[in-house]
Amino acid sequence: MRITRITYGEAPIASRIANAVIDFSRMTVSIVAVHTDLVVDGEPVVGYGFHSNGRYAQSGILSTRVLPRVREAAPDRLLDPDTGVIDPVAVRAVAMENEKPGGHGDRAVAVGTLDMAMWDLAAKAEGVPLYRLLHRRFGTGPEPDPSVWVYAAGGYYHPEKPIEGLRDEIRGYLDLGYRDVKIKIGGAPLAEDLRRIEAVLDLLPPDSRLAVDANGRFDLPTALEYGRALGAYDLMWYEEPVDPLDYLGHAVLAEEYPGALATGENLFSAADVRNLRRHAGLRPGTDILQMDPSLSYGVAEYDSMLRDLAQAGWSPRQVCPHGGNQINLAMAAAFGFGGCESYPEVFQPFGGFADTTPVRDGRVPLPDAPGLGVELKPALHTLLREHLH
Ligand SMILES: O=C([O-])CC(=O)C(=O)O
Ligand SMILES: [Mg+2]
Repeated sequence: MRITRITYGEAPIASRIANAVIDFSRMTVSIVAVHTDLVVDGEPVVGYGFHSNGRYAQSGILSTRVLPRVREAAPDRLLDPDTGVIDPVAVRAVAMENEKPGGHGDRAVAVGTLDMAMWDLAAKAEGVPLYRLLHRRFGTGPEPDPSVWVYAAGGYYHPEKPIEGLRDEIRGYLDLGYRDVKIKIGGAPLAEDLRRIEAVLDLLPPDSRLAVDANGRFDLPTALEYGRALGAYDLMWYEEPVDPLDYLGHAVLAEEYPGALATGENLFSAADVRNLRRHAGLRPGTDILQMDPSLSYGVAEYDSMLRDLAQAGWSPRQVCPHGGNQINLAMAAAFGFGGCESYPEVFQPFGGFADTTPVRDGRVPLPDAPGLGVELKPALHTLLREHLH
């Protein structure tokens, strides 16, 4: 098996929504296709990668550093010597040659996107769904989970969607089969945010839960003030209250806020996560970790994060990746995460899972098709093929 061509591009996911810190009016994602000489059922096998929302596309890093290294490497260095199939862990090592430690940021996203395409390719070459390949390589339990708990993330600030629009949006998620939901806070004064929270809680059935996400907006005094107000509501979690790298701030909040805190979507490496684990005072039985593989160097880096966390008593069930990305669902089943995020409405066609596996009672089954499952989301597959031939 040989890589014949790697194509990349940028796709828009612009929309009029805003969280507490950014609007998404110019948001883009990197997209990558890895073409090969392997033919299955008369079609050359192609692996696809794309990253989650929140980081802009990294065309410069991909075109000048990451992709040239892979294109110029001796082809056998990219293969598993036992099977002759692409080895994404070997590809990632090649992609990272001559990169110093630290300074993760956008480089981690570029590599995470390529990593996803390589895993899609490896699973297609072996003719297995990606979650099964990942379980075989990294899983600990005897079998991968057949379905994964997901929650509907939305509830953004929208200029034309005051509280009744928010309620309609949340009703729509419940109708789609979601049980639990997340909305934004921190983009309005506390009193208005509390009205938004109460308006949603008011329509949720008794077994549904609500999480809130401040996107790292608050300084510590504001985060504590919100925490005191939120304590009244038995929320599913209080997400990114302060800057993602303010570990001491998290430690102070974790002493004060009785419910679950959630963070990690803006950490980009195992080293960042180790610092979080060491210094942020988070509680292994309570708090939720949301690192996103497509934003943080991909699957092998995530495995390192999980191994570090396990030594400190963190179960993978406390992990629930950000991003609504198909690879997160595959990883959640393979590694035994507590769940993963889904975007049923926003960031389309990138957010959400295969069209063939609708959500039932808050869970999504894993698809049976070989690879990641991009082909089971025709709007996404068409977009990728049109941009990346
Ligand atoms: O608004 C965003 O950037 C996305 C986000 O935080 C989330 O899905 O948790
Ligand atoms: Mg978030």
